[in-house]
Amino acid sequence: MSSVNPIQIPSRLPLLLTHEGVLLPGSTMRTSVDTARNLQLVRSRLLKGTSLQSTILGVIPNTPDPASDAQDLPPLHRIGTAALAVQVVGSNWPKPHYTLLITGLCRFQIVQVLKEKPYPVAEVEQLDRLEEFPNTCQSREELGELSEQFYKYAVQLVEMLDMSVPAVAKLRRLLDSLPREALPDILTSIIRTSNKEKLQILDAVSLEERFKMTIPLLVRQIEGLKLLQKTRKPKQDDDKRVIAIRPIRRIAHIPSTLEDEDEDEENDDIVMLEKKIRASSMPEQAHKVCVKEIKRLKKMPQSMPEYALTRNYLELMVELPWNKSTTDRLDIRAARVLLDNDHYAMEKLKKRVLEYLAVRQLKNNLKGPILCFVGPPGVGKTSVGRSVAKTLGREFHRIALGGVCDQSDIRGHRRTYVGSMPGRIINGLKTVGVNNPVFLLDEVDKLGKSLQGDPAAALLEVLDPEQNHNFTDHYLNVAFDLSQVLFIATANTTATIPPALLDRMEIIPVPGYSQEEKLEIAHRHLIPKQLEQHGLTPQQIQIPQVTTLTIISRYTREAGVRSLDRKLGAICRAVAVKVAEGQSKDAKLDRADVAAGEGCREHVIEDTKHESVSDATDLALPPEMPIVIDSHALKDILGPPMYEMEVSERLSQPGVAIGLAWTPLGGKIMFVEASRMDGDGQLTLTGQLGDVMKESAHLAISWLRSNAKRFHLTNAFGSFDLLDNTDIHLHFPAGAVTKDGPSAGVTIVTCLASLFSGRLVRSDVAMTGEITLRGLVLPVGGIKDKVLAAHRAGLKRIIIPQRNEKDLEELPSNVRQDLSFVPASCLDEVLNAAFDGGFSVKARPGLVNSKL
Ligand SMILES: Nc1ncnc2c1ncn2[C@@H]1O[C@H](COP(=O)(O)OP(=O)(O)OP(=O)(O)O)[C@@H](O)[C@H]1O
Repeated sequence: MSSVNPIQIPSRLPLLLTHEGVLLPGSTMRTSVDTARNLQLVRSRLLKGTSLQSTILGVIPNTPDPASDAQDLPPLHRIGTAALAVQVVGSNWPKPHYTLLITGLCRFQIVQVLKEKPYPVAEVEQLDRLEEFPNTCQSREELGELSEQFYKYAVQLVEMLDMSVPAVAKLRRLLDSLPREALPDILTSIIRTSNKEKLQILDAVSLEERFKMTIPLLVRQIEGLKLLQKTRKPKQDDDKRVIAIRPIRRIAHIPSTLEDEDEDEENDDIVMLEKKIRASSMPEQAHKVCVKEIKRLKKMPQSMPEYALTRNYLELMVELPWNKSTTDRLDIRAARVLLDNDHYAMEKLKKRVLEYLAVRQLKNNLKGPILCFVGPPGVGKTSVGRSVAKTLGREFHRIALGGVCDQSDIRGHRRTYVGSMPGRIINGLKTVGVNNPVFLLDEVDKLGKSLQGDPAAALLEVLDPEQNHNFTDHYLNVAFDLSQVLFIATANTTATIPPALLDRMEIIPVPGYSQEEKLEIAHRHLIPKQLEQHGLTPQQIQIPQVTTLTIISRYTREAGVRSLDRKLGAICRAVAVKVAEGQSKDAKLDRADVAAGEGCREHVIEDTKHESVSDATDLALPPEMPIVIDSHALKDILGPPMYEMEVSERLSQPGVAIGLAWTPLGGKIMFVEASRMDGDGQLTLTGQLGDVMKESAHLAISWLRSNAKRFHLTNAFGSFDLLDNTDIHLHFPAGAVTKDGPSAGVTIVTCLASLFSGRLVRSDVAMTGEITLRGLVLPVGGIKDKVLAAHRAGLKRIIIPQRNEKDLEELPSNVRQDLSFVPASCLDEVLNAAFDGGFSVKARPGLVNSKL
């Protein structure tokens, strides 16, 4: 060996104590520094020192976990590796620590520990010389047989790997250029070896010993590799490449380790996936994409994040029902029976659905229209959608769109995104497993918009029968045919549905129910359903019709039946407790009977009674069956009634009238209040009114001012100019709710007419209608919901625009019978109907009042 330019390490070295990994000379390692001693060392030597010397450390391996022994210096391994700190990276999370990149230079031996705190420093003796070994024939001779043998094995190992991989080619070059003495250390750190083996190599100070110990490790590696190659198809270049990319992991596969099994399973999975792709009936374009992706997957190391992504993608592609569908069962008569059985009333909706199904029966691959059920909550829109699927014998899937504000929810993310997923449509198809399900797009009116795009726009493509046979989800990136899917949408209002989306759907209004309809729904559907859910039978509980009516009118105020359903649920729960208590008491009695025998029966009953009284007073006796829910029981269970009939109370002063409003939650009655005071002709409007409603108020005042003389309306000073020295305040209660629309026009006129005439509006009358400056009454929408709301509130006379008379046909006959309707074409007719005895010029009893 000729030595050229030997590197000398300092004779005193600060010691870095590591407890995981062994650094060998010639290799590089990343180590985490988080113990107090090591942190001190890094701070005072590496971060403050500026000379090259200060970056040389003595790395002592195999220290017991330093955290467990913070105070005293633990026993140190005798031999360590002098190392150069190449990089220091600091971080404060999760706790302050550094990560060091260190390169091993040579072995050293501790002669004496010089100081222990704040970090240990030792006097050391260098064991290896860091010298350049020229690769000459002479030096090779000197290395002897051992080094030659080692070299051969090393070359054999490297050649088993794929040379086209740059890392392997580089290693091959290094084998020739590096000094042979350095090879055992370098190869030991590259191939799969345990820490214990590495420690043995570190301790092997004599070169001969080192070669002897490393050769078996190399041989083991080579054998493992051979075995692996045998189990793989020999001719596949790709496999060789994969082995090359993951040499260390694969080489370590000594026969039948757990990891090996995992790997084989993985390979089996890929083969299965490939088979599935071949067997699947996906369109050609999708098939091509899958074949391309599976080829990529085979070449990919499993540790790559993309591996899992590609696999998930392929699994989805295989699972999607490209060509799988159910056969439609189209029997209109059966459909009618099923719809009638599942839903009471809703005649218009059921009629339209049956028409739709009938057309489907005649023309099998009907394109569109998309039905959209619009109505207040709890009127059965979703459940009709479910029934449609049942009648057709199709799978049903509900997609809740409320609050969705990201278009990728509909269309999926591109696969380049971290955590990318397909959209809800494709996900739904995967869930149902057929390509012709019924998809219920619930709450389309509550789609949001955000920086992540407009989901309503993404829905346009889905719902357009002309385009949806080619729907492309971003995640799939190939077209999927949605034309067989039957889409039904539901919404509470059309106002917030974007016009383009609205245009693609056929709107079917679903109005709220009358009290009688609710009563029928409760007894035919809700009560039996609740009894079943609570494990009760009609022999155990009885809810009379009067009780249901009380719940409808005094415990709920809604257009649908959801709240009613909840209240019935509460009653069933309360009864279930009683029944269960009764049963357990019966059981107790029975057990006691058996134990004590017939002879002492009375005695036992005495005892049991005594016990139950002391346990809880209401456990006294099992309740008598059936438990009938009368008004007392109702009050006990649901508490005092929530809604009172307040109408007549609120109409006890002039200047109040009842209007009818339509909201997405159904119809509502609305009190309009007016008052006047001294002022300079100001009109104040409160109650969160929209522009249209404010304009209606101005119209109403103008019409009354221009007709004041005709009706003898005067202000507080007796003047026919109603705003002379007078301010008017109009308020629409439920002030927190925004209100708009022209239909309150007639109510405002009536309310002001009452204020200026000093007469009370009839307490049983409600009205709706738009007004013009000339005093005409124009038609408005939502008549059915409004009338039902008035009926719920117990009103008797409804003033509606004459041109809305035709809408009354939609009302249930009992509601029509209960109410009297006054169709009005002008404001005179409205006022005549709203006040007792009419509101003509002659009717002037209130004038006296108003003049006072
Ligand atoms: N006409 C009816 N006949 C029988 N049950 C009904 C009827 N209307 C509603 N229901 C019942 O009322 C409950 C609520 O209905 P559903 O969930 O379909 O309401 P919805 O109109 O879709 O409400 P939302 O707009 O809040 O989604 C269901 O249990 C349903 O079975």
